[in-house]
Amino acid sequence: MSAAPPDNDVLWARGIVKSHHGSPALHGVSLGVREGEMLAVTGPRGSGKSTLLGCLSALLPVDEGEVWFNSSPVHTLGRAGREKLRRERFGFVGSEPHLVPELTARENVALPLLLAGAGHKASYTAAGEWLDRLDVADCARLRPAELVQSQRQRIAVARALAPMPPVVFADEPTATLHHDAQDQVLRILASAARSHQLTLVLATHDPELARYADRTVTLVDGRLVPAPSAAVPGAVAAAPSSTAAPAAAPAAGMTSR
Ligand SMILES: Nc1ncnc2c1ncn2[C@@H]1O[C@H](COP(=O)(O)OP(=O)(O)OP(=O)(O)O)[C@@H](O)[C@H]1O
Repeated sequence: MSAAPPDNDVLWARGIVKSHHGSPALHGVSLGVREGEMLAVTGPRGSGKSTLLGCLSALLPVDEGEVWFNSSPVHTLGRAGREKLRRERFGFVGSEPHLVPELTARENVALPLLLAGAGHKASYTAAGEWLDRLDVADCARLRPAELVQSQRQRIAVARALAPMPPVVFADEPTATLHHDAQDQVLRILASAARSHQLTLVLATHDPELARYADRTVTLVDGRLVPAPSAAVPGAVAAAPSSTAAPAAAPAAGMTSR
């Protein structure tokens, strides 16, 4: 019935429909995300960004449509399959850091590595390196309550990136930070993802923050809409050649490229 997703799309979705308790949130969203790409999903509050990230990241089952990860279907997985996929292949950064309060920053970052079966020394070494990359190495021995919010959020970013998941989903990762810290955290998140060839899907209601992405798609009322004709000023990275075309409004059943 459906065509297979393109080989070079790490994530691919077609015609996602999703409601929350009968209230529609997505009305047939189709898009693809290339390996190593940083895609920003923008749109006003309530437009469906979190729901779309939830469907792409296997947190939420879709009501209709298809989601594929690395050419394997996600939409046919049951709860246990989706949880395993999330645990083993995806990283997450939300607007709140949700660190374990009893653990130090370094222990928080090492935790997912230890849970995945990595050795103690390797986990702590990697955690220290990620704290360094995120510019919070001096917080390594401190607990979350001893840190300010932007430090905690950078530690949450380090924790998400340390296991080097193929795809990282970041849902309003800077929402609780002041303007300067927002910029700094997103810049670090983007450059760390780029330098490690991680695919990053970022939801933000702030088009200014989307400038860090290679490509932006915009949701309005649960539908993707055409990209504005003018380029976002201050773009810091060119789109990869394969995704250089601006995101167009997908017709039903078409990808957004
Ligand atoms: N758990 C839920 N129960 C009921 N309705 C929900 C739920 N989650 C989201 N919605 C509704 O679905 C629609 C899309 O919400 P969603 O959170 O995906 O949008 P968003 O663009 O991420 O918004 P925000 O920026 O405010 O987080 C909204 O109308 C929202 O009220």
